[in-house]
Amino acid sequence: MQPSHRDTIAAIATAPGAGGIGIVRLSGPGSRDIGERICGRPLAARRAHHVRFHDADDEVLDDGIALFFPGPASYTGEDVVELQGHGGVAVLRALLGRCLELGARHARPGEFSERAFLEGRLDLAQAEAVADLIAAGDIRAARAARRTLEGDFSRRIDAIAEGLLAVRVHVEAAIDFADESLETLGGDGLRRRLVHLRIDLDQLMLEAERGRRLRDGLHAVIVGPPNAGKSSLLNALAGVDRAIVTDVAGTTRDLLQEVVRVDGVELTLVDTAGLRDGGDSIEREGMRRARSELDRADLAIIVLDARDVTGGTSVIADSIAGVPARLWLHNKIDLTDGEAAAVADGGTDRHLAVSALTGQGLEEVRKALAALAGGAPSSTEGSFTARTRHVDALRRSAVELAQAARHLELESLDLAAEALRAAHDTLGEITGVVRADDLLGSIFSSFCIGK
Ligand SMILES: Nc1nc2c(ncn2[C@@H]2O[C@H](COP(=O)(O)OP(=O)(O)OP(=O)(O)O)[C@@H](O)[C@H]2O)c(=O)[nH]1
Ligand SMILES: [K+]
Ligand SMILES: [Mg+2]
Repeated sequence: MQPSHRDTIAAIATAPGAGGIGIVRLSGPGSRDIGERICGRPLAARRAHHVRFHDADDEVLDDGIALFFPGPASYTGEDVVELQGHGGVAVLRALLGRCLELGARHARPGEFSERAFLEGRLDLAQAEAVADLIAAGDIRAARAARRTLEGDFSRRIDAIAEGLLAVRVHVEAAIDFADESLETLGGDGLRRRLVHLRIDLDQLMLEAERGRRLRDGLHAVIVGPPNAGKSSLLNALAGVDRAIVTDVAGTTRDLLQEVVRVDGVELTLVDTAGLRDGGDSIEREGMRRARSELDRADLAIIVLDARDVTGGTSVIADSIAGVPARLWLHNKIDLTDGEAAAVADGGTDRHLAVSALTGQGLEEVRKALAALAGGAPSSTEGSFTARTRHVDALRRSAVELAQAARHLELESLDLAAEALRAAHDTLGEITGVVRADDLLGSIFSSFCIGK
């Protein structure tokens, strides 16, 4: 990329509003000169200077600390200056205004991190982790974003990309010896390496998916037959009377969303219209919305009346088939003489007995939700955050890899080489080795100003 970013940018780097300290940050070739003119003295590298900040008429705007980080060993890789003054809006605006008068340009959102990426200080997944760290809603998500920022995720991508490159080189070389059989050219070893790459990729995809849930929170949809107690459950978990509860079947028609925190993990709960055959046109629209909400669910929480478990299951079976995980709640156990239906847990399905009315069993539900949202605290040890974009790229790469294996089986080396190149490029999208400029724009524009 052309160094079109060779101008000097400036922005208020602290959150807007009043605060003890506020920081104006500069990056680019003019940073040092602008900083020194505002401070009225030379700035030594990586030293804290207590200075007065001056305006154009040499009036004192504020006093504070000035820091100069020469490139390339700075956040952006360019010369960076930080002016730390008092955290008032007027003072910081005046300080920023003075930087602009002296030749800096106002930074776009995320432009400091974008420069860090363009200067090779961070790869794309790491740069995204900066924003994820800032936005993290709980300490587990923050720690996981930190690991991505430190390169834990990128290193795993790079290792697979390296393995892929070696296989590509091998296949491309074999193409040049078209008259020999693939076996004599080490075809067996090639296939084995491909199998190993597939295993590594699948494992990374699982972890990235977990990392995505840590970042985005779990999207859980509450479904079940009418009157099973879905809205009562939402209210009980949210701790507020959010949804209307009545004994009339078909009370809930529209989707109702509530973000709740269980054990420090954030998850989105969506209450839906009860699923049954028939119903009026409004209720049927509600059921359609419930079903389409399930398409993007990480978890289905199926609420059944414990007194009639089988009766309620048949209408919902189809709708929940594609959801990655299911939590079955046998509700209203207060009406069953403590005789909760005997049901076994298995695989991605869990069964719990509760009463949304009395609160019995709710603690178990909270634990199960926390475990599903981020894994148990111990299982998030070492995990990193990822984004939907990353998971999607891993998935596409795995598809190409499977194609390559098939072509190799049929000894179609050209097609295998093509699929391997695609798999390799797709991985490169994650770290930004391969990139489209509009992708960069959409990633960095979601950052806050000054980062
Ligand atoms: N005894 C008892 N009653 C409950 C329990 N949970 C819900 N109910 C009652 O069951 C009725 C239906 O509850 P809702 O929460 O409206 O059920 P819903 O599944 O949202 O119903 P729809 O929105 O109509 O599909 C209400 O009268 C609730 O008070 C429970 O655990 N025990
Ligand atoms: K109801
Ligand atoms: Mg309801």
